[in-house]
Amino acid sequence: MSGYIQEDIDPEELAHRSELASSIAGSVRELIDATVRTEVGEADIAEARRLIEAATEILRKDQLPGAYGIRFNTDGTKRSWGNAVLGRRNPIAPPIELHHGAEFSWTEVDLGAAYEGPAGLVHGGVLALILDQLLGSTAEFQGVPGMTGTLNVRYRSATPLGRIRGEARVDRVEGVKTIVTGTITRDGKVTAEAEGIFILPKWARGEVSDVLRKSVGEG
Ligand SMILES: CCCCCCCC/C=C\CCCCCCCC(=O)SCCNC(=O)CCNC(=O)[C@H](O)C(C)(C)COP(=O)(O)OP(=O)(O)OC[C@H]1O[C@@H](n2cnc3c(N)ncnc32)[C@H](O)[C@@H]1OP(=O)(O)O
Repeated sequence: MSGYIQEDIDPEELAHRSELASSIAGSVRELIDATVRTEVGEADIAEARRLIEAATEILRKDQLPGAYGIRFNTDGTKRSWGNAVLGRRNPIAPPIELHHGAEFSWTEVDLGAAYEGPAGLVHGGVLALILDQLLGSTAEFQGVPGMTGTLNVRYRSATPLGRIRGEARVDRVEGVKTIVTGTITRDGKVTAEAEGIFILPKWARGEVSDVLRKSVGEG
C-alpha cells in the first residue's frame, strides 16, 4: 500500500530531525493558540500576517510532494510525523505522547483554547479523535493492529479544557477484529468512554510483512 515508506535513517540523525520537527510544530501550535486568543488591532494583525507569510515562504523552499506517509527504519521503528493526532511535525495534532504498558496504554495532554467546543469545554470530536488514535495504537502495540471499523463514544459528562488523561486496553481479539476499550478522565473523573473495533484490512492480511504489522515506535 502506497504511503508506507522504508527509509532508513541513522538513529542520531533521526533524533536530530525529530527534535527539529517537534520544535517547529510547537512554535506553530503557540501561533494557533495566540491566534485564537488575540485581541490586538488591525495594524498588528497585518504585521503578524506579513511575518507568517514570510515564514511560510521559507518552509515552502523545500517540500515533500504530498503527505508525509508512514516511514519505517529496517529495525521496525516507525514515524507517523504527519499524523493528525500525534504527528510530531503536525501542529494540528494535540501534543500527544502515547505510553504503552503491558496491560494498558495511556496519554496525558493539555488541551487549550484551540480545542474548544461548548464554552470552556473540549470539543467532542477532539475527544473522539484522541480516543480513535489511542485505542488504535493500543491494538497496534499489542500486535493486533487494524483500521477503525467502528468507534463508539459515550460522553458521560462535560470535559473542561485543560489536562486530560486517556487510557485504553485491548478487551478481546476476534479473528481479524480487535476490540479495544478506553476512557478520558479529567481531574480523576471519567468524562468519556469508548469502544472501538479495529479490523486488519483484507489488503494487509498475509501480505504485510511482520516488520510493518508489529512495528512499534512513535505512533
Ligand atoms: C502496514 C500496517 C499493517 C497493518 C494494517 C493496519 C492499519 C492500521 C495500522 C496502524 C493503526 C494505528 C492506529 C490507528 C488509529 C487511527 C485509525 C484510523 O484513523 S483508520 C481510518 C478510518 N477507518 C477507515 O478508513 C476504515 C475504512 N473501512 C475499511 O477499510 C474496511 O471497511 C475495513 C478494513 C474496516 C473492513 O473491511 P475488510 O474488507 O478488510 O473486512 P471484512 O472482511 O469485510 O470484515 C472483517 C470482519 O470485520 C467486520 N466488519 C467489517 N466492517 C466493520 C465495521 N465497520 N465495524 C465493525 N465490524 C466490521 C465484518 O463483519 C467481519 O467480521 P467477521 O470476521 O465476519 O466476524
